[in-house]
Amino acid sequence: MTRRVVAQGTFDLIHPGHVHYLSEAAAMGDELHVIVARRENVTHKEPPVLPDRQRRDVVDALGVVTEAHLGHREDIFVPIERIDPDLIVLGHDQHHDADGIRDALAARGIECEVERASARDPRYAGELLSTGRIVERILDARADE
Ligand SMILES: Cc1cc2nc3c(=O)[nH]c(=O)nc-3n(C[C@H](O)[C@H](O)[C@H](O)COP(=O)(O)O)c2cc1C
Ligand SMILES: Nc1ncnc2c1ncn2[C@@H]1O[C@H](COP(=O)(O)OP(=O)(O)OP(=O)(O)O)[C@@H](O)[C@H]1O
Repeated sequence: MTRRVVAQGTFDLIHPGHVHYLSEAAAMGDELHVIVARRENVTHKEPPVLPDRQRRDVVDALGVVTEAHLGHREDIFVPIERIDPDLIVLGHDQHHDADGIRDALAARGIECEVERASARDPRYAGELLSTGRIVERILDARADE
Protein backbone atom coordinates (compact mmCIF):
# COMPACT_ATOMS: atom_id res chain seq x y z
CA MET A 1 0.00 0.00 0.00
CA THR A 2 1.19 3.52 -0.77
CA ARG A 3 2.37 5.38 2.34
CA ARG A 4 1.53 9.08 2.00
CA VAL A 5 3.49 11.67 3.97
CA VAL A 6 2.61 15.35 4.49
CA ALA A 7 5.06 18.18 5.21
CA GLN A 8 4.11 21.86 5.48
CA GLY A 9 5.51 25.35 5.82
CA THR A 10 5.84 28.77 4.21
CA PHE A 11 8.74 28.00 1.82
CA ASP A 12 9.48 31.60 0.86
CA LEU A 13 12.99 31.77 -0.73
CA ILE A 14 13.89 28.05 -0.78
CA HIS A 15 17.19 27.06 0.92
CA PRO A 16 19.02 23.81 1.86
CA GLY A 17 17.21 23.61 5.23
CA HIS A 18 13.96 23.21 3.29
CA VAL A 19 15.58 20.59 1.03
CA HIS A 20 16.78 18.67 4.11
CA TYR A 21 13.30 18.71 5.72
CA LEU A 22 11.50 17.68 2.52
CA SER A 23 14.06 14.96 1.67
CA GLU A 24 13.78 13.51 5.16
CA ALA A 25 9.96 13.58 5.03
CA ALA A 26 9.98 11.98 1.56
CA ALA A 27 12.20 9.14 2.81
CA MET A 28 9.54 8.26 5.42
CA GLY A 29 7.03 7.11 2.81
CA ASP A 30 6.24 6.61 -0.88
CA GLU A 31 4.55 9.94 -1.70
CA LEU A 32 5.33 13.38 -0.26
CA HIS A 33 2.54 15.96 -0.29
CA VAL A 34 3.48 19.47 0.83
CA ILE A 35 0.97 21.99 2.16
CA VAL A 36 2.18 25.53 1.50
CA ALA A 37 0.84 28.01 4.06
CA ARG A 38 -1.39 30.82 2.81
CA ARG A 39 0.10 34.26 3.35
CA GLU A 40 -2.75 35.27 5.69
CA ASN A 41 -1.97 32.31 7.96
CA VAL A 42 1.69 33.23 8.43
CA THR A 43 1.10 35.34 11.50
CA HIS A 44 4.01 34.32 13.76
CA LYS A 45 6.73 36.01 11.66
CA GLU A 46 7.13 38.50 8.81
CA PRO A 47 4.77 37.62 5.93
CA PRO A 48 6.31 35.91 2.89
CA VAL A 49 7.82 38.05 0.14
CA LEU A 50 6.58 35.79 -2.66
CA PRO A 51 2.95 35.06 -3.63
CA ASP A 52 1.18 31.88 -2.57
CA ARG A 53 1.16 30.30 -6.04
CA GLN A 54 4.85 31.00 -6.69
CA ARG A 55 5.83 29.33 -3.40
CA ARG A 56 3.59 26.36 -4.22
CA ASP A 57 4.96 26.02 -7.79
CA VAL A 58 8.63 26.02 -6.70
CA VAL A 59 8.02 23.38 -4.00
CA ASP A 60 6.01 21.33 -6.50
CA ALA A 61 9.01 21.30 -8.89
CA LEU A 62 11.37 19.70 -6.33
CA GLY A 63 12.24 16.11 -7.18
CA VAL A 64 11.37 14.66 -3.76
CA VAL A 65 7.89 16.24 -3.79
CA THR A 66 4.96 14.32 -5.26
CA GLU A 67 2.61 17.31 -5.14
CA ALA A 68 2.50 20.72 -3.45
CA HIS A 69 -0.90 22.05 -2.39
CA LEU A 70 -1.88 25.55 -1.33
CA GLY A 71 -3.25 25.43 2.19
CA HIS A 72 -6.84 26.11 3.18
CA ARG A 73 -7.59 29.68 4.28
CA GLU A 74 -9.51 28.83 7.46
CA ASP A 75 -9.16 25.19 8.44
CA ILE A 76 -5.75 23.49 8.26
CA PHE A 77 -7.36 20.04 8.48
CA VAL A 78 -9.33 20.37 5.20
CA PRO A 79 -6.27 19.55 2.99
CA ILE A 80 -5.32 16.77 5.42
CA GLU A 81 -8.76 15.18 5.01
CA ARG A 82 -8.38 15.39 1.21
CA ILE A 83 -4.80 14.03 1.04
CA ASP A 84 -5.52 11.39 3.72
CA PRO A 85 -1.86 10.91 4.80
CA ASP A 86 -0.41 8.11 6.93
CA LEU A 87 2.12 10.49 8.49
CA ILE A 88 2.47 14.24 9.11
CA VAL A 89 6.07 15.36 9.58
CA LEU A 90 6.45 18.61 11.51
CA GLY A 91 9.50 20.78 10.91
CA HIS A 92 12.13 20.75 13.66
CA ASP A 93 11.27 24.29 14.78
CA GLN A 94 7.59 24.51 13.87
CA HIS A 95 5.49 26.06 16.61
CA HIS A 96 2.77 23.40 16.23
CA ASP A 97 2.44 21.02 19.17
CA ALA A 98 2.56 17.37 18.02
CA ASP A 99 0.16 16.18 20.74
CA GLY A 100 -2.29 18.98 19.94
CA ILE A 101 -2.32 17.90 16.29
CA ARG A 102 -2.73 14.23 17.29
CA ASP A 103 -5.76 15.20 19.41
CA ALA A 104 -7.29 17.27 16.59
CA LEU A 105 -6.79 14.40 14.12
CA ALA A 106 -8.39 11.92 16.54
CA ALA A 107 -11.34 14.28 17.11
CA ARG A 108 -11.98 14.26 13.35
CA GLY A 109 -11.55 10.51 13.04
CA ILE A 110 -8.38 10.83 10.93
CA GLU A 111 -5.89 8.00 11.50
CA CYS A 112 -2.46 9.52 10.99
CA GLU A 113 0.87 9.53 12.81
CA VAL A 114 2.72 12.76 13.67
CA GLU A 115 6.52 12.96 13.88
CA ARG A 116 9.08 15.76 14.04
CA ALA A 117 11.91 16.16 11.50
CA SER A 118 15.55 16.80 12.38
CA ALA A 119 17.40 20.10 11.92
CA ARG A 120 20.16 20.70 9.36
CA ASP A 121 22.99 23.01 10.47
CA PRO A 122 25.09 25.15 8.10
CA ARG A 123 28.02 23.22 6.53
CA TYR A 124 30.24 26.08 5.42
CA ALA A 125 30.86 29.74 6.20
CA GLY A 126 28.07 31.97 4.98
CA GLU A 127 25.55 29.22 4.30
CA LEU A 128 22.12 30.52 5.35
CA LEU A 129 19.36 28.12 6.36
CA SER A 130 16.62 30.60 7.17
CA THR A 131 14.43 32.67 4.86
CA GLY A 132 14.29 35.44 7.47
CA ARG A 133 18.09 35.57 7.69
CA ILE A 134 18.46 35.59 3.88
CA VAL A 135 16.17 38.63 3.74
CA GLU A 136 18.18 40.31 6.53
CA ARG A 137 21.43 39.67 4.65
CA ILE A 138 19.99 41.21 1.48
CA LEU A 139 18.76 44.28 3.38
CA ASP A 140 22.15 44.71 5.13
CA ALA A 141 24.10 44.26 1.90
CA ARG A 142 21.93 46.77 0.03
CA ALA A 143 22.07 49.30 2.89
CA ASP A 144 25.90 49.20 2.77
CA GLU A 145 26.06 49.92 -0.98
C1 LIG B 1 -0.86 19.66 9.89
C2 LIG B 1 -0.72 21.03 9.32
C3 LIG B 1 -1.56 21.45 8.30
C4 LIG B 1 -1.46 22.73 7.78
N1 LIG B 1 -2.35 23.14 6.83
C5 LIG B 1 -2.38 24.45 6.46
C6 LIG B 1 -3.39 24.95 5.59
O1 LIG B 1 -4.28 24.25 5.16
N2 LIG B 1 -3.35 26.27 5.27
C7 LIG B 1 -2.37 27.12 5.70
O2 LIG B 1 -2.39 28.28 5.34
N3 LIG B 1 -1.39 26.66 6.51
C8 LIG B 1 -1.39 25.36 6.90
N4 LIG B 1 -0.42 24.89 7.75
C9 LIG B 1 0.75 25.70 7.91
C10 LIG B 1 0.77 26.54 9.12
O3 LIG B 1 -0.09 27.59 8.94
C11 LIG B 1 2.24 26.90 9.14
O4 LIG B 1 2.85 26.09 10.09
C12 LIG B 1 2.64 28.30 9.39
O5 LIG B 1 1.75 29.26 9.12
C13 LIG B 1 3.88 28.53 8.55
O6 LIG B 1 4.91 28.56 9.40
P1 LIG B 1 6.37 27.97 9.17
O7 LIG B 1 6.77 28.24 7.76
O8 LIG B 1 7.18 28.73 10.16
O9 LIG B 1 6.29 26.53 9.48
C14 LIG B 1 -0.49 23.62 8.28
C15 LIG B 1 0.37 23.19 9.32
C16 LIG B 1 0.25 21.92 9.84
C17 LIG B 1 1.15 21.51 10.95
N1 LIG C 1 17.84 24.37 8.71
C1 LIG C 1 16.73 23.63 8.66
N2 LIG C 1 16.78 22.33 8.99
C2 LIG C 1 15.68 21.56 8.96
N3 LIG C 1 14.44 22.03 8.62
C3 LIG C 1 14.34 23.32 8.28
C4 LIG C 1 15.46 24.20 8.28
N4 LIG C 1 15.03 25.43 7.92
C5 LIG C 1 13.70 25.33 7.71
N5 LIG C 1 13.28 24.07 7.91
C6 LIG C 1 11.91 23.57 7.86
O1 LIG C 1 11.28 23.91 6.63
C7 LIG C 1 9.90 24.19 6.87
C8 LIG C 1 9.50 25.47 6.27
O2 LIG C 1 10.31 26.45 6.84
P1 LIG C 1 9.95 27.98 6.73
O3 LIG C 1 9.25 28.22 5.44
O4 LIG C 1 9.34 28.47 7.99
O5 LIG C 1 11.40 28.57 6.51
P2 LIG C 1 12.47 29.15 7.47
O6 LIG C 1 13.61 29.44 6.61
O7 LIG C 1 12.66 28.25 8.67
O8 LIG C 1 11.78 30.50 7.94
P3 LIG C 1 12.31 31.69 8.86
O9 LIG C 1 13.77 31.48 9.07
O10 LIG C 1 12.02 32.91 8.05
O11 LIG C 1 11.48 31.57 10.10
C9 LIG C 1 9.70 24.22 8.39
O12 LIG C 1 9.10 23.01 8.75
C10 LIG C 1 11.09 24.28 8.94
O13 LIG C 1 11.21 23.59 10.18
